[in-house]
Amino acid sequence: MPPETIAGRYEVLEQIGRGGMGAVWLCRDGVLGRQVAVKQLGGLPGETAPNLARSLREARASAALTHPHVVSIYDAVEDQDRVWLVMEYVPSRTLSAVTADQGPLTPRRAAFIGAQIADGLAAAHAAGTVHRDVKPSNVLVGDGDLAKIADFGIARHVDDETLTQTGMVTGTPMYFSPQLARGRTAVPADDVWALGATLFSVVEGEPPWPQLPNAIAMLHHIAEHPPPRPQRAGLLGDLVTRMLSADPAERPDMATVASELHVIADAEHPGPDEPTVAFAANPPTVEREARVPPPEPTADSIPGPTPDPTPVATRLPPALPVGAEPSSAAPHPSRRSRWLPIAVLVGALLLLGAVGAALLLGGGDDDDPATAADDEPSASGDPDRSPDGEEGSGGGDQPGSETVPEATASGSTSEDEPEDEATAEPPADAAQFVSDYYALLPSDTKTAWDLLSDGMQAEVGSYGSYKGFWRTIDAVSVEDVADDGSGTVTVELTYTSDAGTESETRTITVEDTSEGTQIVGDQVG
Ligand SMILES: Nc1ncnc2c1ncn2[C@@H]1O[C@H](COP(=O)(O)OP(=O)(O)OP(=O)(O)O)[C@@H](O)[C@H]1O
Repeated sequence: MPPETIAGRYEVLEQIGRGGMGAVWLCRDGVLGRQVAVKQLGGLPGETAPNLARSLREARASAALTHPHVVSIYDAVEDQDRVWLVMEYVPSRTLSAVTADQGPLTPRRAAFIGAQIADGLAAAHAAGTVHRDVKPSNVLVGDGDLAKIADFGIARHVDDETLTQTGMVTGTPMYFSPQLARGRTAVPADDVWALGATLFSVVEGEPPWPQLPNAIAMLHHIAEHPPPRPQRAGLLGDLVTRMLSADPAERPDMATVASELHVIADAEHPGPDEPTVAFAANPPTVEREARVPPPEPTADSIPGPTPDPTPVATRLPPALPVGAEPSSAAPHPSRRSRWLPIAVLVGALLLLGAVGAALLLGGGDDDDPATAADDEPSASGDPDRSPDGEEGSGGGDQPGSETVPEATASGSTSEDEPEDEATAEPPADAAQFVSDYYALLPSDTKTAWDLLSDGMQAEVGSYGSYKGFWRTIDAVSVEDVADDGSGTVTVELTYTSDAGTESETRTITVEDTSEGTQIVGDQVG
């Protein structure tokens, strides 16, 4: 039991919780007259001087941070041979408690919470501090999903050699990166991994790894096994996968993570003019105001089957309108490097009214062995195949410049594209072809993929991406389709997904090429 008053100043009101190092108490600061959370450190059976010293370092490292999404440390006092850490009191539940109670979070809600935590961690990294124990139980979630990262208990300053020399194994193995699991010194990329694993856990409903009986087995498992690809992460999936890259150099830095998470979260709640709010209790000096959260989801809205309120527009990677972002359609050295600009573009494309990508990027991962090799259809497709299995027929004029395939117009360097253009003719019934194409989707992505020209396939990036995108769609229906006679088809589509239904108009260019009838261009509107 704690004393009635700690260090003659903090009147103990009640126990808030208990963690690995001791209990946390709600106290009243008799001097400043505010509520504080006081965490008991030390005094546990087997407590040693290094632990106590570590506690003090926790206070020092954490106190250096003042950020709206980092729990502020006010003081570290000694009383009764123990160290008491005096913190900002955050009326909250931990993220692990939230998911235990409500089930997995929707990707958007996870992004909203994760973006705040990433903001706080990015500030910590900029100040030279690595948290090293990011996990759902260290994320405090208050009203309106306003979140703060707590417990810099094992944070260390990157220059703090004394801590490095202790060789103490601290932290929670479940969220350790492979490098930490192998005993390497903690770096900011380890926090990126841990936040990625945290996001994985909250959207999937379980952590990436099975809980193994002891820490050593857990560390060994993490060091040896790549994490599975998240299945329920939606638009969050690619970012989480990059955060969980085995090579720390391939992980985005925390500031990038934060900005991508904000894009995903804010897509539902855009608006630079939105008002800001602060935490109700003892808001610290803010460097960046907490953003207005999305409406508190009801209990019904939390589990997966319930529609995510995120509109399809925010979940489906839109097609890039010609000229909207020339660089994004240029040849890509690697798939990973493309994702950041694409994610950042989502918000801008929303403003353009782009809704879903019938053909372009999706949540799949061509690096994912599950989507490679045996799944990969032929790169160029069956030259004789059309959606209904019939050979395409030709006839008519070359398409005009307004129907130049997007890939070509925006700089695709696909070697096969010129050949397509040289032999291209508008098909007899382009409208029927487009209808038949969408009739294949989302179930038969292999056949549909083969109906895209090489240039279009290059635009998409990989069959894995294409398939990944269509995996997020339950149904697509063609409401209206019109053919201008020269291979340009305007089609009105309605997508159904977890997010509900969303409609858009696309202009699709179809040609009879040497490869057969193919879709060679696609744009929204
Ligand atoms: N500043 C705070 N304001 C409000 N509640 C808090 C605060 N800090 C911690 N808590 C509550 O106290 C509980 C215990 O926190 P603590 O940090 O000791 O545990 P933990 O992070 O679960 O464990 P570990 O010490 O192993 O990391 C938390 O689960 C949380 O509910």
